[in-house]
Amino acid sequence: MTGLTDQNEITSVVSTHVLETPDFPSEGVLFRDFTPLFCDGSAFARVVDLIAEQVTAKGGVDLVAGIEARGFLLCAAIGYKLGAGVVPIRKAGKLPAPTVTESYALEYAEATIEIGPHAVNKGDRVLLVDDVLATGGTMVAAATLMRKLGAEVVDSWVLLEIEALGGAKAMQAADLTFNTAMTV
Ligand SMILES: O=P(O)(O)OC[C@H]1O[C@H](OP(=O)(O)OP(=O)(O)O)[C@H](O)[C@@H]1O
Ligand SMILES: Nc1ncnc2[nH]cnc12
Repeated sequence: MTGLTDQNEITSVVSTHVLETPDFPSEGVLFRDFTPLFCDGSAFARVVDLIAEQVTAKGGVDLVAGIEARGFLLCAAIGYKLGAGVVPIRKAGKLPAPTVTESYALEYAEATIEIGPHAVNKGDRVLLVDDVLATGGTMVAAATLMRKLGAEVVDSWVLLEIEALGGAKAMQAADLTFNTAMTV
């Protein structure tokens, strides 16, 4: 991989470790699954290291928040690499009360996410991470949860953006920035 810029290297590794399955979970959806990346130890470590370097170069964060379920894998690894805390944002019904809750629509379903009120502190600088940005509903809902608790969402990272589904516009409308390994 010598000679590639860091961003090109992230794109190259991520784009060669994605599995595409048509008509899952419903007809017309091309489902992108990053199990091949997570299963390849050196590829996964390289992507995590390069993302963490970019986060550090922009000033670092206190916490990395990931969204259930696929966001958890990235969140834990990036948080560990940064020496930051990790916040699991759960799907509805997994946490005891009290919780802070947000509902949203995505490409193929509707969902509700929640966190406990003690997961973040006022003023914490938070990075949001997930595998895919599609409509942006999940990321914006996650940011809303963080903001309700007084945390500052300083940036976000995904492995893949599905441009046609409008996630970038939704992020911009919510005053959120994001980085992606690849856009389709
Ligand atoms: O930008 P959006 O339209 O909100 O879509 C992106 C979300 O969709 C997928 O999660 P999903 O809800 O399928 O859950 P999973 O990770 O548990 O499979 C993906 O992991 C993102 O979280
Ligand atoms: N096409 C897709 N593949 C994987 N995750 C998604 N989340 C929303 N749309 C998706």
